[in-house]
Amino acid sequence: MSDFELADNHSLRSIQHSTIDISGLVAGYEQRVLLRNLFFVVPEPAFVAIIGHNGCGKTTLFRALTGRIPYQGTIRVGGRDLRTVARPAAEGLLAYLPQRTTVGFPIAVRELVVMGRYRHHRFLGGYSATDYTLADSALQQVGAAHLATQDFTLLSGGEQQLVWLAQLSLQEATLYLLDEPTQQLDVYYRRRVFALQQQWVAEQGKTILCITHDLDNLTALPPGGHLLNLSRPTPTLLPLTPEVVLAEKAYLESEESFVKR
Ligand SMILES: Nc1ncnc2c1ncn2[C@@H]1O[C@H](COP(=O)(O)OP(=O)(O)OP(=O)(O)O)[C@@H](O)[C@H]1O
Repeated sequence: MSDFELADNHSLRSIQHSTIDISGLVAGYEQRVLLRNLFFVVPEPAFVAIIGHNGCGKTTLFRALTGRIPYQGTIRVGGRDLRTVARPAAEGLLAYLPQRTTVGFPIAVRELVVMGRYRHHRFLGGYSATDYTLADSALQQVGAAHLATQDFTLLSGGEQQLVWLAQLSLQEATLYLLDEPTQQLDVYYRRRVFALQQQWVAEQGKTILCITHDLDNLTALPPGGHLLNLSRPTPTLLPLTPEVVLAEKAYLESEESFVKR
């Protein structure tokens, strides 16, 4: 069976291909290359923490993955070359939680969360009772069930972040991109959101790339994940163990790493 035939068959594709395969990726902005020949493969569903100094190119990597900036090299998600996919989110390849997202009109939290089911939404039809049950359960999972009927625009930054996470969890995608998901959260919710991501990987087979500066919480995660430090001259995928996190933290704190930027 050819790759093309596999690409047309979702179930075969998810069994046979790496979740993400990046090869020779070069990306950045005019006059400034931030990602220089990046290679990494995540063969099976996993949690990948992406770390590095401010401005080293972490969000830029997500911009390349979501087709927002041009790049050289190849990015495959679920075996499909992203250049050949016009709408990766609509086709269930990517789900993306940016660093900042605003909503300019009043909307009940539950109505915003249920939109995570948009790929199952019937044209001109409303969301079903099942969709709303899933939305309620997603809110419950992130610890935000009590916010369901409130106006999203009146919530605190941290509460809004929990709501976005609930919405994201309803999107059935091959790859999830989370840009600093714990940024505005208190210590309790930060730990909880990392635990939740581990649960998504272990129980739902999601693959997550998570940009974070929250290295303390990374040391407490169970084995099986990966770490990518984009401040290294040649970033490679490392096993996410407490020892590796501490070594990479020491590197990021060093003058040596700073002058190499
Ligand atoms: N549109 C743009 N044009 C030119 N330079 C840009 C553009 N967007 C971002 N940059 C620059 O690229 C660099 C990398 O930005 P990026 O957002 O990828 O950093 P980051 O690693 O995610 O940082 P942080 O941890 O602070 O979020 C920054 O110095 C930024 O100023």
